[in-house]
Amino acid sequence: MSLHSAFNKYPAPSGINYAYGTAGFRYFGDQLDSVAFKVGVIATLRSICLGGKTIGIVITASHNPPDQNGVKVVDPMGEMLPQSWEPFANQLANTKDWHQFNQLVQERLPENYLKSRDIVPMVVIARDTRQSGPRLVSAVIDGVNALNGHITDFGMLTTPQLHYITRCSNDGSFGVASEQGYYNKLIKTVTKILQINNYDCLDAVTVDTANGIGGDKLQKINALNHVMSFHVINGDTAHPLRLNVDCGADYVKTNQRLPHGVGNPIPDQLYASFDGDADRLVCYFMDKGGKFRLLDGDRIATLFASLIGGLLCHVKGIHVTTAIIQTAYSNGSSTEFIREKLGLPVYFTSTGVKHLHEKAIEFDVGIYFEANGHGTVVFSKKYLEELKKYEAKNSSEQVAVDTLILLVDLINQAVGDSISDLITVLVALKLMKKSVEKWGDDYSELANKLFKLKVADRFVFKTTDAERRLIEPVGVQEKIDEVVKRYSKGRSFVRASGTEDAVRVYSEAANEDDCTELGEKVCEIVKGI
Ligand SMILES: CC(=O)N[C@H]1[C@@H](OP(=O)(O)O)O[C@H](CO)[C@@H](O)[C@@H]1O
Ligand SMILES: [Mg+2]
Repeated sequence: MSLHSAFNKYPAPSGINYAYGTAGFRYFGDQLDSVAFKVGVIATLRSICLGGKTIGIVITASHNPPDQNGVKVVDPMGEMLPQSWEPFANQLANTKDWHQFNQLVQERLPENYLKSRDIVPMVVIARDTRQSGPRLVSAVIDGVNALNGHITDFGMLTTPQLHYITRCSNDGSFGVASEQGYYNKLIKTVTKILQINNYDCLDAVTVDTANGIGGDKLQKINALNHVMSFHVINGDTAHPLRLNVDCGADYVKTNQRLPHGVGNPIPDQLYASFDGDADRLVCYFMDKGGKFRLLDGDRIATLFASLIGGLLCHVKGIHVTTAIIQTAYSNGSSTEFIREKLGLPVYFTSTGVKHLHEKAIEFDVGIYFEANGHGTVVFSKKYLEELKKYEAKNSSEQVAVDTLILLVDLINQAVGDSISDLITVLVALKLMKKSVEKWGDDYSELANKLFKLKVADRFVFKTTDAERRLIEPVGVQEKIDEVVKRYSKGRSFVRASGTEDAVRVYSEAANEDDCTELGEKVCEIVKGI
C-alpha cells in the first residue's frame, strides 16, 4: 500500500488533539488507529535517520483501564524516543491533510537516503493483552510497510521484553533478540548468582499480575527453571476486560491495600504486584499485627542500593559513583534514609522514566525508581571494566566481584522490568539475609496521598524544579506555599498528568489527618483557578 493510500485508510478523528506524553500516545483504544499508523511511519523514519538501527514499538496502556490503549516508540538502546522528536510526532499525529503530512515525512528523510535509498528501516513491535491491540498492530504495520520498512511482530510481550529485544537487535552483546533469549539470559544469571553464593534456589513468591501479560510470562519461567518459583494470582489473560481491575501494582500503591485474590496472607511473607504490561513492581506484606505494609519503588531503590553498596564494600579499591534518582512523588522519608543512612546522593527529575533514566546514566551505578514501582539500575562501562580487572585477595572478595558483575545481566538496564526487578528483590533479600519485616523497618513513610482532579485545560499548569513548583498559572504556587508551611513535614505539589486528562495533587505530612487536610486544601486552590 502506498503512503497516500495508507494515510487515507486511517483518517484522524476530529476533536482530539493528540499529544506524545509521559508514555507515548495514550487514549481510548478506538481513538488510536490513525495514531498507530503514524507511529509506524515515525518509527520507520527514526530508523532511517539512525542508519537502519532497529526501533521498537509497544502497544499498551499499562495500568490504565482495559478500554484504553497506547502507542510508544522505543529507541535502539531500549530508551524512550528522545524528546526532540516529540513535537514532530505530535505534528504528524494531528495532521489531517495529506499534502502537509507527506511534506512533513519527506522533510525528515536525510539527503543521503533520498539519493541512494540503501537503508532498510527496521522495526520490532509487541503488544499487551488489550482487545484493541491486534487492530493497532495492523495499523502500525501498514505505516512501516508504506515506507518500505521491515517489521517483526513479536505478538504479546511485556513492555520490558520488547525493550530488551529492541536493544539486542542493535547490540548483540546484550543478549539474543527473542523472547526465549530473554528467559535464557535471566535464568542463567540467577542460577549463577545462587551457585556462587551457595544457595539452591530463591524463595517462592505469590505475584498478582493484574490479569495482564506478566502472568503468562511468569508461568513460562516456572516451566523453564528449577531455581525460581512464582505463584501467579490475577493471571487471567483470557478475559481482557479484567485487566488491572481491583488488582495490579497501581491499585495496590494507590489504595495502599491488598489486591483482590490474595485471600488470607501469611504474616511477614513477601507478596508482589505487577502492572498490566509488567514494567512496574510493588511488594508488600502483612505484619504480625495484621497491618498492610507496602514496599514500593522507593523501598526497592533503597534495597538495591544496600545490596550493591554492601557488595562494593567488600571490593576495596574500586572507585565508582553511585546515586539514586527520584521524582517528586518519592516519599520524603526515603530521601532522608538514602542521604543519611545510606550516605548516597539523591537527584530529582520530572515524572516519567525517560527523565530518570537520562539522569541515572551520568553515574557508574544509577539507581532510579518512581514511587509507583517503575525503575531499574544502570551500570556504566567503567563499572564493568573496573570489576573485571580487579584482582580479588580472597574467595569472599571474588564472590562479591562476581556477583556485582552478574547483577549487570540480572537487572534489565534497558527499562524498569517487573520480572527482573522482582527477581533482584528476591536475590537481594537472600544475599543480605534480610527478612521482609526488616526491609519494612528501614524507615517509616510520611503519610502521603494522591488526588486526581478534572480541570478545563490541564495544559495551563506549567512547572519547574523537577515539577515540584508551579510557574503558571501565576500566583498559585504562592498560595500552595502558604498552606504547606502550616503542616509539620508538609509537602505538596501540583502537576498535569502526562497520561490522563487530569491534574495530580500530591500531599505529604507527619500524620494521616494533616496529609489529607493539606491535600484537600491544595485541591481547593486548584479548583478555584
Ligand atoms: C503519579 C504517577 O504515578 N504518575 C505516573 C503516570 O504519569 P502521569 O504523567 O502522572 O500520568 O504514568 C507514567 C507512565 O506509566 C508513570 O511514569 C508516572 O509515574
Ligand atoms: Mg506499565
